[in-house]
Amino acid sequence: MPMLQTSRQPFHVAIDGADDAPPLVMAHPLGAALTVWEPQAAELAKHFRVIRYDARGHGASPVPPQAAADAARDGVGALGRDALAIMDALGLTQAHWCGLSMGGMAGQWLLAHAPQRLRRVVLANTAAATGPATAWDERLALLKTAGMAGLIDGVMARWFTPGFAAAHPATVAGVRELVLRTTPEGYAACAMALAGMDLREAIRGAAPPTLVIAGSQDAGTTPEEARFIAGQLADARLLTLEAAHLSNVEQAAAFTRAVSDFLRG
Ligand SMILES: O=C(O)CC1=CCC(=O)O1
Repeated sequence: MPMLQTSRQPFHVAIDGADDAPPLVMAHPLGAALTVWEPQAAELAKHFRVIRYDARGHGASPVPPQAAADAARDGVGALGRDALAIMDALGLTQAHWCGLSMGGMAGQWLLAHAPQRLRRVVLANTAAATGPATAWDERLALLKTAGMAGLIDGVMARWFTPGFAAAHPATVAGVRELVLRTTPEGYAACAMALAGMDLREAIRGAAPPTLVIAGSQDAGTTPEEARFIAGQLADARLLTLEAAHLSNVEQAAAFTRAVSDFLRG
């Protein structure tokens, strides 16, 4: 899997599918990496040029030295501009977008600030606002004292329903390992960009056709927050899957089918 040089920093990317297929950029949640899309990548690559990337400080993408300054200046825009830099480096004037949680937040920033770069958009298990910055300060403080080990149980409890975790222990253990491999510096680089994010007004009326996916048991980014996003956009539909936060893993087949059907429109 190559490192892609961009105008902002190098990003680790995985590209599957035919070169001339419609491009689809996939953006993962905070603390994960591009491999979290494995349940979807092969199937979607039958129809799309699937471009998965590791966000700044995640997977094999480095933390840029200016991460804290970027977060202070641009907030989630830092992550949105990273995505535009990746598209620019690949020569993509437009692409489909599929983002989950943090990836959906970057997608909403793009809807608000660069809608002309988007074809169809999937926003899964995400919210238009991340709540008070103080909650993120607490998370960052715990990260500083206890590292990823201090966050992991809370993350796993939010990401999977107890029923799924009991029935699929190996899958959940794999995701747990993935999150534990994220460095505290990388996690903080993105968490700082999300702290206090509020795109509720900025996304109002955004035109690109959008599928909003909610998890019926997602306590972190709730079905109500998904309904709010769908209500703000000019052309959105809402799908609720029986899942907690990581609906692309917990309901892998239904998620893949919904994304593929929607993007092929
Ligand atoms: O940390 C969580 O579990 C919830 C979350 C917020 C942004 C993200 O990507 O995940």
